Formats: sequence, C-alpha cells, structure tokens
Amino acid sequence: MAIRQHLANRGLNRDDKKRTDGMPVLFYINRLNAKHHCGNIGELSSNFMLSDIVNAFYLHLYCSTWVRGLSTVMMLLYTNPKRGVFEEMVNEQDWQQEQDRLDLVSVTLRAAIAELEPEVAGLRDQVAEIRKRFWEEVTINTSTHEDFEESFYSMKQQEAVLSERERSHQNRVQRWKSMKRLLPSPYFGRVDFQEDGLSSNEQIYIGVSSFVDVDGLSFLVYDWRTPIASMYYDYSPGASAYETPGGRVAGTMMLKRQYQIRERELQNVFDTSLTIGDELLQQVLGQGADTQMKTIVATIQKEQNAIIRDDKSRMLIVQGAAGSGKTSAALQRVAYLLYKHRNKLKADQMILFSPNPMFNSYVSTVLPELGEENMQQTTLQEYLEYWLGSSFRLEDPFEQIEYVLTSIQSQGYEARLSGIRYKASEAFLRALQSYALWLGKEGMMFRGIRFQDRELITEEQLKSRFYGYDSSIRLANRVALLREWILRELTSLERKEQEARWVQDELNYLDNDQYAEAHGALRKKYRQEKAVFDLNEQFAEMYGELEQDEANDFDFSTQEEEELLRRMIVKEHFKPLRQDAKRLKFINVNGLYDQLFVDDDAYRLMTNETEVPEHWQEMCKQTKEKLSRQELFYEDAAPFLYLKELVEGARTNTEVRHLFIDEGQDYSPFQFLFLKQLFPRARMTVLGDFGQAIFPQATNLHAADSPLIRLYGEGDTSLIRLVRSYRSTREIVEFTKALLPNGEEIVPFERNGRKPVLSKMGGDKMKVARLIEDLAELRDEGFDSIAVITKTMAESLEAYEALKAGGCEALRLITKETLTFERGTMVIPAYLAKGVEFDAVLIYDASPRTYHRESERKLFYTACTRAMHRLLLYATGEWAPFVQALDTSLYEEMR
Ligand SMILES: Nc1ncnc2c1ncn2[C@@H]1O[C@H](COP(=O)(O)OP(=O)(O)OP(=O)(O)O)[C@@H](O)[C@H]1O
Repeated sequence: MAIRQHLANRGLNRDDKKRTDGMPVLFYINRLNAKHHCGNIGELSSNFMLSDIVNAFYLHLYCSTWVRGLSTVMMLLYTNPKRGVFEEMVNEQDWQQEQDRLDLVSVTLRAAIAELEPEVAGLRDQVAEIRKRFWEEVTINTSTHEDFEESFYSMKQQEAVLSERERSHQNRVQRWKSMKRLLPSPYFGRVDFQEDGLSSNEQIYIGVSSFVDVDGLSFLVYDWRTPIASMYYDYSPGASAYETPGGRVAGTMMLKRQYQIRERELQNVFDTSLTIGDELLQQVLGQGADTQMKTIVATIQKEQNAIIRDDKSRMLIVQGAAGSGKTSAALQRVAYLLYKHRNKLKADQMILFSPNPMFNSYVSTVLPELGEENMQQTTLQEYLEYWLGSSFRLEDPFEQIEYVLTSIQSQGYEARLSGIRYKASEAFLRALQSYALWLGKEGMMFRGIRFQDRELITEEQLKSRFYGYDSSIRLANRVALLREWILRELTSLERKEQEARWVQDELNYLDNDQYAEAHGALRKKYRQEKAVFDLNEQFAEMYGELEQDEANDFDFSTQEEEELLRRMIVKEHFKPLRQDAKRLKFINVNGLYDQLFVDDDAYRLMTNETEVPEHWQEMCKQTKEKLSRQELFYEDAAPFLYLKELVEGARTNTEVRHLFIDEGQDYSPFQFLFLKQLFPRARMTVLGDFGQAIFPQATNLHAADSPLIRLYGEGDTSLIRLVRSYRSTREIVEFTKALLPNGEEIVPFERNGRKPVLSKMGGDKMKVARLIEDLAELRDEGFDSIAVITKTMAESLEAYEALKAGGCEALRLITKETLTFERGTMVIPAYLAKGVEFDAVLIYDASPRTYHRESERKLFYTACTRAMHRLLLYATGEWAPFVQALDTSLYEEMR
C-alpha cells in the first residue's frame, strides 16, 4: 500500500504491522478533520476494515508526536496544489484536462469495482460458510465452571469474528454499489476552494457519493451531502464558507464548474459565476416529463439547499409556488438526513404523507437513485382506514371534494360545508378536549357485555363502576382499570357458567379433535405434576373407542376430565368476550361522538364552547344520519379517532423521527394536531402551496396566524418560501400566476416556450374534434406525457368517452384507484393530478359552466400548473371569469 511505503521510506518500522495497518485510517481521519468533512464512523467503516480502524486508534494512542506531525505533512503532500482560475468559457485545453481527469477517475473506479467484484459475487456463500463453520471453531465444554466460562468466551469470540466479517462484507457491498452508481457519471460539479490562511486551493469534485482513491487519502469525488460540498449550492465564485461540526470554514471560491457526463464521456462543461448554472438547469428542465420524479442533486438551488440541510427546526414549513421544487427538495432532504445521521437514523424512521397512492409511485425512485432506501410512504386516508375501516365505511378526501364541487344545488350543502370547516378547526379540537373532561364527571357511554342473549355485565354496572373510581384519575386510566375489572369478572362468570345446561349439551357433541385437544392438555398437566399413570395409553384407548363409534356419547371416566372439558367449552365461548374487553369494545365511542351533535345548548355545556357553527341543526342531522349507517364523513374521521384516543388512551408512534407532509395545505389544523400527537418524537417538514388549496378545510401554511406555526411555537419553527417556479415555461408561469390574487410574487425560470393556447369552439362536438387534433399534433411533436385535465370525475368520464368515440386511441382514464403513474395520454381530474406533471396539459372545459365560483379558482390554477411545456385550454361559449380577466397578451387565441 502506498502509504505504508511512504512511511517505511521515512523510517517507520515496517514490521510493526499493527501500526502501519492503522496508518491509512489515521491519515483519512486527518484529512476529514482538515477538510471539516463530516467524517462519521459510518463513512469511515465503509472505506476501511474494522481491524484497520481499531489499529488506527492503537496507533493514535501509541505513536509519537512526530508521527502525528508527519501525518499532517503527508496530508499536504497528498493535496494536489495545481489550481487555476478559469474563464467563463471552457477552452479546449481545459476541456482536455477535464476529460483526462474523468478518464483517470473512471479507470480508478473500474479497478476498484473489479477488485471488489469477486468478493461481492461470492458474498452470500462466504457468509453462509462462516455461519456453517461457526460451531466447528467453538469448543464447548460445560463440565466445570471454568470449562463453561471458557466455552462462553470462545463462543463470544467467534460471534464477534462473524459479525465483524458480516459488517465488513456489507460495507463492501455498499461501496461496490455506490461505485457502480458513480461509474457512468462520476461527478456533476466542482468547486476550487482556497481556505483562508492556506496558500493552496483544492479541487472538490462533487457527485452522488464519495469516492476515495486507492491510497485511501484523496477524495476523487465528494458526496454532495458533505459540508464542503454545500458551497457548490450556496455560493458563486468569490468569498464563501461552509459549516462544519467544528465551526465555520471561510475562504475563497476560485472556480465553480458543472459537468454533464454520459457513459464516462464529457458532454458539456459550464463555468458559472452566478447561481448554479442556468445552462444546465435549462437543459434539465427542457427535457420531457418522466413517469417518475428525478433527483435534482446536480442543480439544487440555494433556497432549496436551505430546506435540504435544515437540521435545527422541530417544524420546517415550506410554502412554495407550484413547480418550485418542494417535493424534490423534500426527497433530497430525506437523503441528506439519512447520510448525516447514518448511524442513528434509518429510512423506516421517516414517513412521507402523500396526497394519493399514485403519487407514492411517482416519487418512489428518487431515493434508490441516490443510493438510499425509500422512507415509509402513506396517505392520511390509509392511516384512518387502518384504525376505523373495520367499523365504518369511510368517505375519502376525493369523495368529499367531488361532493363539494358537484352538489352545490343539493339540500344541506351549506350545512355540510360549514361542518367541514368547523370539524377541521382548532376550535373543534379544543371542544373535544373539554368534552373529554366533562365525560370524566358524567355522560360516559358503555355497551353492556352480552352472552347468548343474556346481559352478563350491564351498561349501568359499568357506568357505576367507572364513576366509582377516583375522579382525579385520568379518563383513559379509569378505562384501563375498568377493563381489568371486566376481565376479572369474566373469569368468575366463566367459572359459574361451567354448570350451565348448554355446556352439558355441547359436551355430548364434542368432536374427535376437541377430545384430542382436551386430553393433550390433560396429559401436559399430569406430566407437569409428575403424575404416575400413563395417559398416552388411556388416550389411545379412548381415541380408538371414539373411532369405532363416533356417534356414541362418551362415557366420562373421571370427573376431572369432564370438568376440564366443561372449562374448555366455556373458555372457548368466552374468548371473544375477553378479546372485546381487551380491545375496549365496551366503550360506546359511536354514542359518545353522536352525543356531541345534539342541540346547541347541550353542546355548549359539554364542550365549554361559546359558539356553534352556522347551520348547526342541519349539520348535526347529517352527522348523526351518517353515523347511524356506520359511515363517517372524511371530516369526521380524524375527530372521531381523536375522541376515541382521548377516552381510550392515545396511540403514539415513538419510532418515527421525521414526518414529511406533502401538499400540506390540504390538511386541516385538526389533522396536523392529530399527527403531532401521533408522532411525538418526530420533527415535521410540511410542504405546500396555499395557492393550490382546493379543499375547504385547507390550512394557510405561512400566514402570520397560521395554526401550523402555533403547532410547535415560533421558536421551534422555520419558514422557507420558494417563489421561483421551475416546472413550466416562462409563458405558462406568466399565465398561471396571473390567475392568483398574489401571483405577482411568483418568478418564472427563464425557459421559453409557446404561450398557452385558448380555443373557443362553437359546440361540444367541435371542441372534442379540436382536442383530438391537438392531441395528435402534440404526440407528433414528441410529447409523450399528456393530460386532459377535468374538474371532476364525472367530467373525466364524459371526456374519456367523448375522446374515445371520436377515435382517440391509447387513452387512459385515471381514477382514485390508479396506483401507478405511467407515460402516455390520460384523462384525469384536477385533484388527482396534484403533485405530478405532464409535458402538455389540455384543460377540457374552461368555460363558466365548469369553473365559475371564486372557490374554484385554485383548482383551476392547480390544473394549469401541471404543464411543463404546453398548455391548451378549451371552452364553448364564454371563458371562465378568471380567464376572462387575464391580459390578452398572456395567451394565443385560436378559433
Ligand atoms: N433545482 C432543480 N433542478 C432541476 N429541476 C428542478 C429543480 N427544482 C425543481 N425542479 C423540477 O421542477 C419540477 C417541479 O418540482 P416539484 O414537483 O418538486 O415542485 P413542487 O413545488 O412540489 O410542485 P407542486 O406544488 O406544483 O406539486 C420537477 O420536474 C423538478 O424536477
């Protein structure tokens, strides 16, 4: 090894293997310190064998100061001092130098991969072999205490060897995988940095993971998540700095360069003096939409980097315009946190709440692309279904929005809307908390425990027992006491029940299996009591008899057997009662929730609230009707579960450390409070856009009085705003931002395209014909991800049928059941298109008959902002009011 050679040349004792084995690690640590790289043991162990690391510590402890000094000198020797400041344009010579370096890195990478390949290929066999040989290497002798101790230590030693081998194998596999990932495109960026006080400057090449040269000293590529790499995202050439655990390192960035590399060939090299090269971003954004989201590590923008690397706030709120990279930043943030805390944070300790299941598939490839495991992904609906789905038919958010959009004329509509808003509010949560306190004094509702049409324990008994407990004991704790009491009662009732007539009847009709089970149990019991008779023989005899004449009633030979069988029979029948008691089924939560929605005076009394929402009576009626059918509105599900937990005791998940909530504006303040309670040890990252708040219970994420800021308090909350929109062309952003009242603050990224095209047609038939023509043209132009976006599912069905009937082929209808996002042409309602994007978007009907209410403006905006390159809108008759209000220079009109 090169380092060992260096040391030997400098007079270090080559025979001291322990010392020299540790040397590369020590140098590595020195270099990490020197660069203030976040050199945690995870990174260290992925680059070295455990034995090398241990030896390094040995060396560090025992070697003399001059060796330590030498390590620093060596570090400098290994730092290539040849640097220069490049002009904006990369000239031919620089290009060649870059290609040469790329070749060198590629060759080194290939060699390192080839070296590890045989080991990795034979990995499974090796580990299996080690396991197989485990016991051969261990001598077990337990004759004396000393022998026993020796055996124990021999086993421990062998186990330690095994786990170290396994760990080092795992590290090798990981290293091998990350090198394979690097191979086609080892890096995407470079900064040349001269630290204040040092004369040399250093070239830092940045890629999706780190790659250290064979000498174990020189970083040929730095992981984009290392502190030093953060400069690439945060600064342009000039004064720059980066934060390390040991403090801030300041200096001058001499150069910032970007690369596009494909299959080890340089495609493009850009030098940049401003933000991260607009050229590269232009190219990336100019590409077609993908069926899966892509990583953005090469072009992360400064404000996105702040989101990714924020590691302080308990609550991080990101309010960002449509297409500003909120979801992208969130996913890179997951990768960053997994890297930074790799020793204590696992992917399954992070959960992403997505707007719908299709979105889960859309984002599922980003983390694996970065070499990280996916975090857990779910939707709030999935969670609610898990806990309430067996007792209720739950309305989902899409049914709710369909109702809101389509049932304006129906009776009780305003009351429902008022209910949706109220049940989403903090006021309702407060009301439920007060209600729980009230229940501590009166009003609890129980279900008597019934068995075979008899009431074993009555509701009254339960109630008086419950209110007999000390009233200072918390509600949930009193429920737990009651449960224990019920279980004890059931045990004594079970004993009494054994004499009942029905038990005798059942005894006469027991089948062979039940006998066998009973006698098996008896035999076990006798064995345990060391009984001196051979039950086997008896059992065989009895079994034989039974087989001979199954119809005969069994003649019980001993009273004990009969008792046991009686006990077994009753126990079996009581099992569901016990299970129900354990699951707290004796609490009538339905009744408790239902009881809330009575008259307004009672509500005020129970909840201490002074106000009831508008349309209270009608709202109560709707809620009760739904409950009586074992159904729950979407807006009732979280409150119902919350009340259940107030009474039964809260369920919490303390494993999860990071919660990501995408499309956060669609969650109610109530739901946020609920999630906070559910994950008490998690930090929250909420990403959303109030401009896309399409649900009536929406939360404004960034307003001064936002309930989200109150959730953890201002001191523990950071708010980041993203105003630059990357998804759509400048023309589309100019059009869509004009749809919003505060849209002027949205800044388009300078990527040009065609203005949105508005086609007003004489009738529906002509409109469909135009749509079909346009779809064909768009496909001819090479766009292969095209969405016809409608307001509702009913409109989607209508559009789908009409387009199909008109001869449009290869069309896909997206419903809430669709699980995967695929390339092609699709018809999709706007609320399901949230979060995803398409090359071209066609708004099926932008006339007032579809969009006319002010409340539909944001839905319309959400639909239009899904377009990356082309936006086309259609109408018959007039344009929707918010389109009419637009400046005509923002679009092209076709007739
Ligand atoms: N820094 C970046 N580099 C390259 N592409 C980017 C960058 N930021 C965002 N994008 C691209 O912009 C598009 C929109 O990003 P993303 O979906 O993350 O935005 P969003 O804010 O979540 O949007 P919405 O709220 O509309 O769903 C994606 O194609 C993404 O790859």
